[in-house]
Amino acid sequence: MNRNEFRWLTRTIPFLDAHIDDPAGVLELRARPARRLLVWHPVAIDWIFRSDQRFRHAASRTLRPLLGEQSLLWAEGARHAAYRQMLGPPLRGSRLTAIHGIVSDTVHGAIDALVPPTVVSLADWTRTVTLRIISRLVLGQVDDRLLASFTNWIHRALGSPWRTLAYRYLWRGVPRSSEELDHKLVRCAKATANQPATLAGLLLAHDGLLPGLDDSELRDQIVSLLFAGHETTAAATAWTLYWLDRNDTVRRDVVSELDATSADGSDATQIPLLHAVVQEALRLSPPAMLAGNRVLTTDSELLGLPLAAGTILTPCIYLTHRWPAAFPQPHRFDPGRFLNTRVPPRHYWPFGGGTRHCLGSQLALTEIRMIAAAVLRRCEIHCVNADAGVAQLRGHVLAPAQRLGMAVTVRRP
Ligand code: HEM
Repeated sequence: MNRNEFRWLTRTIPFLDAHIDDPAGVLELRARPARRLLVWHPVAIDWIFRSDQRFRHAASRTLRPLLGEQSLLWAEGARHAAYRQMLGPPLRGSRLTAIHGIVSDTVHGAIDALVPPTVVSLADWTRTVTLRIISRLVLGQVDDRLLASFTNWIHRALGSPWRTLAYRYLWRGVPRSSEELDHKLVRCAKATANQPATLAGLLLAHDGLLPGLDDSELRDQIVSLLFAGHETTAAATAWTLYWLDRNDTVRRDVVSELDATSADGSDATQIPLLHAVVQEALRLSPPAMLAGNRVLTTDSELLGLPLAAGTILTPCIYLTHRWPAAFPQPHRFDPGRFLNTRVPPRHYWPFGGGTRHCLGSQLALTEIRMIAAAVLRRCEIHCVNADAGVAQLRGHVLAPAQRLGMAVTVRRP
């Protein structure tokens, strides 16, 4: 392991911050056994996503044992295309409207349970809400105890960066889910076989698009959807509330915007400032710091650098979002960057790109706005421990640390 790789693994965020002003935008993390480059130069990132058909999409070493060998996150070819063809349409456009009721019921139920004065962990609270939402979309009604087992397992695997490293390098990889949990998830999925409105129901009614889909592959997709569909969205929602707490003038302007309308946040055009706040939070604190690894299948050249087949390219969203020429004073929280202006092309990729572009991006944006709007309307909140260095990595997800508290002093009906 070379010095870069060691610092990358042990001090990831300071290591990245030290490279913000590096104009090369490419850095070798490892030379052997396979060369691995971290890439954030906007031209290079744009090239990677545009040429996505030419890459293999390698599984993350941390996530593979969790999500399973057959996860759609690293499926390739026709199988991958079939998953996207089935799961994409219900998660975008006008079909998302059917989901607004689920988001609204879930977030208002969670707010009703906050009895002031109280302090909850902001990150845990948003994880609970977003897991409930995605589990209803994937599986229909799900028992809270099943969700608690799922959460406990993910927390054991990813809740402490040092423990996750120890699992990866000293033990046999992060722990898989128990057979009992897998069995219950698959049973729940099969119980929705006649409900094509759920994502599990859609997969089971696959009309021949997924020949040979067995229980083990079904388990991998259910776990992948529950995981990808809540960890990142929870972090983004928590970051949105955190950045508003740190910027009182913006928070007051957002509350005034909400006071002037009865919009629930689902339509971005009705609450442009809140939408810009969410976009800026996703820029400054991108929950997915990295897009998926891309492996070159042929010799190529990138920014004049010759690259052999087999080289792994890891697009670094965190650093691209801090490219100073596109985002002056990149550490500053400034939603004005996204108000009445075009998002700088090539520089803004919170949901990755190319053939692997996030399947749930529209759902996520809708959820974050709706949850933030409901909290800001119904509660007076402030963050506790907000100065104590809040960013933490859970696997690859940049989330606020668990100790960042959300104090709720007032809750309106
Ligand atoms: C703020 C929230 C979210 C963020 C920041 C995010 C980010 C990402 C990123 C960066 C990727 C990899 C793209 C690439 O490698 O180019 C991805 C993939 C994916 N995301 Fe999300 N995501 C979010 C929410 C969701 C939600 C709500 C779902 C719900 C279904 C979801 C499902 C997926 C799936 C299935 C993939 C794999 C797509 C493929 O490989 O074809 N994500 N996401």
